[in-house]
Amino acid sequence: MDIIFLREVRVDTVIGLYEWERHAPQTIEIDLDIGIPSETPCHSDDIGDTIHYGVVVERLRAILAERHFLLIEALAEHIAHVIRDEFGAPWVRVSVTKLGILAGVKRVGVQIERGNRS
Ligand SMILES: Nc1nc2c(c(=O)[nH]1)N=C([C@H](O)[C@@H](O)CO)CN2
Repeated sequence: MDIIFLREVRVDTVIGLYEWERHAPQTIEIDLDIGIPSETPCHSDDIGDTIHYGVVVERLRAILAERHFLLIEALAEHIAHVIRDEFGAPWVRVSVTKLGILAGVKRVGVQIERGNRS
């Protein structure tokens, strides 16, 4: 399977379990590996045959501006659903990372995979 990847996509969003996290956005990082449905774009050189990664990032930013999650797991699941459902990806891996949220821990996060990787 051919994969489009995006690394360290920084987005500001309201996320977290605790009251103090509900008042102001924090910066999170998202990594994506998106399976593309076929090898066609490698031969056709046509953006219409693949998933436009710029559109994916715009969609992510729009989601995170309007939806506020408690858990990074729930956010990752929602992103995976959108990428498969709206962009037609057969498989996706989503990592969500919080930066400097725990004392003595630089980064903490979750990684999920959804769909079939062939
Ligand atoms: N497995 C998880 N553990 C925790 C989460 C989470 O999203 N998933 N979130 C928090 C708090 O929001 C944290 O970021 C602030 O201390 C704690 N544990």
